[in-house]
Amino acid sequence: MEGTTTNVQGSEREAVLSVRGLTVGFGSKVVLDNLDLDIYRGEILGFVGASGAGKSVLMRTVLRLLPRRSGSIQILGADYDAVGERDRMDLDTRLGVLFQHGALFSALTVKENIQLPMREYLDLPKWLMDELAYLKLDLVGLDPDAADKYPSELSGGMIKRAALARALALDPDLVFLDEPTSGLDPIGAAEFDELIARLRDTLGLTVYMVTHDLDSLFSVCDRIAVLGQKRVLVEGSLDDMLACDDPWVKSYFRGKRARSIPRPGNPAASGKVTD
Ligand SMILES: Nc1ncnc2c1ncn2[C@@H]1O[C@H](COP(=O)(O)OP(=O)(O)OP(=O)(O)O)[C@@H](O)[C@H]1O
Repeated sequence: MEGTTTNVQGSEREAVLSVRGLTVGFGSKVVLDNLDLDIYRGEILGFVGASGAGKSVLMRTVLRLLPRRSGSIQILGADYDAVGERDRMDLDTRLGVLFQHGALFSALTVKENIQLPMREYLDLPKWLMDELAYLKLDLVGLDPDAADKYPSELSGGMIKRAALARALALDPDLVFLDEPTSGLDPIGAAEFDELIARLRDTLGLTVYMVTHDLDSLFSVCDRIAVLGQKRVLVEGSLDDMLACDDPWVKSYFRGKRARSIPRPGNPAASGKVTD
């Protein structure tokens, strides 16, 4: 199963996720209305939008945790609704998810948390699952002695890394991260961003990242999509965001906070922030 290719700025890119005409609602409330979205292989897509705009609903619908009223969702070239049970299982193993707040099982050690997807989808001997768990810990920058700790014994940053290790347990192609840097201090958040960028570069990972973190958007995201008015309002580069005249996009990307973040071409990088 491979994704469809699309011509983006003169180059062919493979869409690993294509959402078309997606409508999702609860009772009389429509949250997403005729929404389209693409994510291309090997990119980090930063997904932003006002609180309550529907970012989590979209992510959960794509992951089939919520039903949709209409629309199609193609993941890694396959229409999930149309594939058989075996391909469905195969698709599931190629997706990794890091839910907001880590969502590790508190009664399980870090190693057991990482091994959960392996137990669900693979039939591996214990020694191999242990070896794989230590490899994943190393991949996310955790020491081997974290393996036997319980989530309550970890710092916030370690929990995020452990949850990421679990999301990577089955070597996925596409990883969904729901506000991965929320709750981390700026240094911890920057280190986590660097880790995500390194995984994109070394593993060729495609990343769908819901975030409120402007630093993440500016430093690691290859493309940004903004959710508003129940659809993707604008998507593209940071320059595309800066050129957008939508009031929410304007205040988000051109507000005082955004102007204070150092990035290429930003005069505020010199520390001159005026309002
Ligand atoms: N299971 C549900 N039943 C009814 N309404 C829901 C349900 N899940 C979400 N909603 C509603 O859908 C809307 C979008 O919620 P969602 O959690 O996706 O927002 P969000 O963009 O992720 O917000 P935030 O940035 O604050 O996390 C909200 O009005 C929320 O109340």
